[in-house]
Amino acid sequence: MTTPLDHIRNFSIVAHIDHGKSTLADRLIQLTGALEERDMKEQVLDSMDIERERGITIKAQTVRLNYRAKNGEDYVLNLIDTPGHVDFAYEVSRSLAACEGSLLVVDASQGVEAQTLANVYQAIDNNHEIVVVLNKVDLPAAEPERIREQVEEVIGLDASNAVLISAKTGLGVPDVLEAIVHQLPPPREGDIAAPLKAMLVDSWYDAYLGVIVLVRIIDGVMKKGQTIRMMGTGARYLVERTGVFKPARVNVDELGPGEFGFFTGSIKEVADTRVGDTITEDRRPTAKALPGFKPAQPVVFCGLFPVDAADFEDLRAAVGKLRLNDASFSFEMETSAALGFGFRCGFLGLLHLEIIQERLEREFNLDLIATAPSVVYRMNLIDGTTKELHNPADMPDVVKISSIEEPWIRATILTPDDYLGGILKLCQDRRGIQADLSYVGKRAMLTYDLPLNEVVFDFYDRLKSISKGYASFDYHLTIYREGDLVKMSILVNDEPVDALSMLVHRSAAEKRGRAMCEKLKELIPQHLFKIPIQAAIGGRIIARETVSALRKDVTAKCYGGDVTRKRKLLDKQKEGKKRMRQFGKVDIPQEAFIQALKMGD
Ligand SMILES: Nc1nc2c(ncn2[C@@H]2O[C@H](COP(=O)(O)OP(=O)(O)OP(=O)(O)O)[C@@H](O)[C@H]2O)c(=O)[nH]1
Repeated sequence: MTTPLDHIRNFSIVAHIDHGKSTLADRLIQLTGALEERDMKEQVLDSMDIERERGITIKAQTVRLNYRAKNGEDYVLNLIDTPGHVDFAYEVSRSLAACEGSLLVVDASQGVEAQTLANVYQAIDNNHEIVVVLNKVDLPAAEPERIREQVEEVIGLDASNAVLISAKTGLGVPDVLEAIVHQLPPPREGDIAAPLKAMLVDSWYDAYLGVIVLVRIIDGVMKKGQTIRMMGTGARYLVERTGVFKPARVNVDELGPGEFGFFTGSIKEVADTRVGDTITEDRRPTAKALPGFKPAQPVVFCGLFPVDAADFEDLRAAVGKLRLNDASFSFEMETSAALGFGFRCGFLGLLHLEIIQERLEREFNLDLIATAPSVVYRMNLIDGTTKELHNPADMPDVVKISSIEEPWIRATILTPDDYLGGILKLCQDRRGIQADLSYVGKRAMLTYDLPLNEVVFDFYDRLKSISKGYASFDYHLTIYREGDLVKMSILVNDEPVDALSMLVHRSAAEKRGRAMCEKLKELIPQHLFKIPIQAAIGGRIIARETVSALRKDVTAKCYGGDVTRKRKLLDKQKEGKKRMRQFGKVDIPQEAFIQALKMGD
């Protein structure tokens, strides 16, 4: 039996990171009895270990809650979880497009932050009705009345009906359920007799069931035995199972209009399922597909190499496995003279990069070296063609290039006034162009246009340290602009080290080059000869350091007397050598690459 439309509410929770979205979701699940108390792990929606440890939500998920309202009616509430971090803005947008309302959670002790704004504007763009929820009222620092006014002033939402809660203690949470039923609209359309029309919201790989596809049904019914067609790709599949998440997976006979659920059907790869695609019945297709989504594009690339070259095949298997579940992560093989065989990988942003790297190291037990993150540049060549550049090592000969364009972002930063000076300087140093400065209470709200390549290094870390953690940050990509960019190479003993080359703005090249050389000087051990370390643009050297030659024989201090001691010392040196990369005549320890690549400025 499908649920009548007016007894369905589909909603998501939008919030700034740490304002309590997952905690509230847990409470809602608990209150509606979807989970037995003993099964209730903290933050059940964050299913992956890393998510739980870092306290961030990555994969959008959905949970069906059965709720008997105070009016005695039974409702089906579908909670669509959305990630809160900037890198996953795309997942937020597709989840929002599939539902009609949002709970806007704002921490009543902190107020509106950068991601509150970014996420709520997306919800408004999707025509959502919005219930304002002021959370953490149990905290002594909570000022719900002031924050209520702030929401009205800054966002322009009516917050007179705002629900005051503590997701932690449970205070006020039942009122949230009533607000969902009475303030959020049911699905706006849905004809059970019409041909099947469903939106593909998400998909992931499950070891037992294969690819699981999350759908929102618009019209018609989806059930086992149907042959469905993906309208974008044209692929056909037999539906083998339909079900819902409560949050445990439960099979149901059919999914009807307005409902969220999943289906499985011998789909081999997540890549075969395009998020935003329209699913219909092959025999009786719907006349018109839903407006499509644009697929998420990787914006940051870096090389990942195994520290031990023997682990390459393991790395290949691991990236392949991760890709099964994350279509926004891309990779292709790369060889580096310095680092050997590895993969050039594409990510949605820096956090995504960090998460993938950490999963490879932890879940697959791999030791990796990541090269400096790089954005996607556009090379306009003299012959009139344009090339995308994902790897500075592939840069065409400068005489063939007429211009280089780089991606820019629009950043919104909210910060207590005290740190404004430092943040303005940081943005200015990173070639930022100020677009706006206004105030939200005592906090400054800054809008800046910045080149993404200045942000991928350590902008976020620097922002957090300048503001002692108080500034919040959000961004979206805007346009490509021409920039005076040059490729900086690093030479060790006159040989270029490919893994250390990068594109930089001409004005910043010298400073970066000098810092890189100084760092490498500390990291490269002395040899029996002098080692020059240089940074160069084309043939021009812009910075130079020298590692002086080693004079003493390391075994000399053993006085030749104790042979075993001498042997031990030599063995130890051999052991250390294994973790070195030979580069020309120079051995560079792995650690030097890792440290040098970590360095932002
Ligand atoms: N005192 C208090 N702490 C709360 C309350 N709600 C959540 N917290 C705490 O705030 C922190 C962040 O809560 P989460 O629910 O993980 O926040 P989130 O918005 O889901 O964060 P992301 O999933 O990372 O976007 C946790 O340490 C919670 O225990 C509340 O009502 N009162």
